[in-house]
Amino acid sequence: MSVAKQFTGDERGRYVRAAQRLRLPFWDWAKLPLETADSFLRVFADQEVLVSTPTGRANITNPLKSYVFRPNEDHSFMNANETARRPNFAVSGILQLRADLWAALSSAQTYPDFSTEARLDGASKGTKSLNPSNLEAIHDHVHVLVGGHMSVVSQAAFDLIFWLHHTNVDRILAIYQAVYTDEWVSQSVEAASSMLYTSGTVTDGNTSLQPFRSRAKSGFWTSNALRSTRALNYTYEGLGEENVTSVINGLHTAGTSVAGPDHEVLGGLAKKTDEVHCSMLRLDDGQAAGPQIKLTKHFASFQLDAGALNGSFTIFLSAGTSTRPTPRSGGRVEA
Ligand SMILES: N[C@@H](CC1=CC(=O)C(=O)C=C1)C(=O)O
Repeated sequence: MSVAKQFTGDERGRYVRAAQRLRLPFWDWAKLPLETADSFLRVFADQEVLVSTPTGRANITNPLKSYVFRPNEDHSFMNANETARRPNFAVSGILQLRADLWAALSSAQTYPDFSTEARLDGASKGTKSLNPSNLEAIHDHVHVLVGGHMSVVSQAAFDLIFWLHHTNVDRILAIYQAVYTDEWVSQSVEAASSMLYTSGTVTDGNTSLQPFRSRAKSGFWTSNALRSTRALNYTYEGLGEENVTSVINGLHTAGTSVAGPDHEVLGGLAKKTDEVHCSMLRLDDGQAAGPQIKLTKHFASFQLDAGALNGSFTIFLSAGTSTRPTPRSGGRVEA
């Protein structure tokens, strides 16, 4: 806002209004980039960007490319003084994310199954069926695909791409909610210990989400208080549509077709609004607008300790001959 107010003439009003409406932008990693086949979007990769400043157009160092650590910040990871990523964001990864996301959104899962991979632990104890198409796992995959600082929990948020990624996760959750209006956080037992709860703690929609304080009496936000993004005064494009399933089918069909030119790769700003209408159709009620697609998915399930290697890892599984190089020891194995 302070920068917006430095503009003069007509531009001042325009930038002040924009600053008032500004919310975090999202990066829709499930859309194929239009501009280049096998790399990060230019907005993340270019060294410099041309921006309007109160004193005219100027090239500045691109803040979305990397974050330069300040002297008092611990940048011992990779011994780098700025954040780094893998050289490109492979199209094969995008296709996988796209298919997984579409499967997760269209498979009519309960909220706990859709939202977290912790339920997979429950499955091992015979309490729940196994469904690997969940948002947390898809989200993890993006962290690993981006690589570098983004693949390490304690470092990830230094890279600004983290915030655009997480806004997209928030948007996907909002899309799920718009379709599955009756589904929500239910009582569950924490599978693993975290900063706040030891494993075995029972949590539900009224559990406080520390450290996120709210002005309400409880002192902290709860899932129930945040059931609608309206509580925080924002929404996403398409969620006010009569039929949000057509939005899903339009954006994330299981096929491999490239998104049309009308699809912005870097999504629009989340809009500020006071009114959102969410009377949506279920994908499975036969009224969905999209084409009927029959999918066969093959799942391989592994049980392992996610913290075993003290960081992210990837398991490559190949049917037939692997086209992947053998992972180096100490290199990437996959998650
Ligand atoms: N599989 C990784 C992915 C990852 C998730 C994150 O949330 C993160 O911040 C960084 C990396 C992990 O859980 O360690």
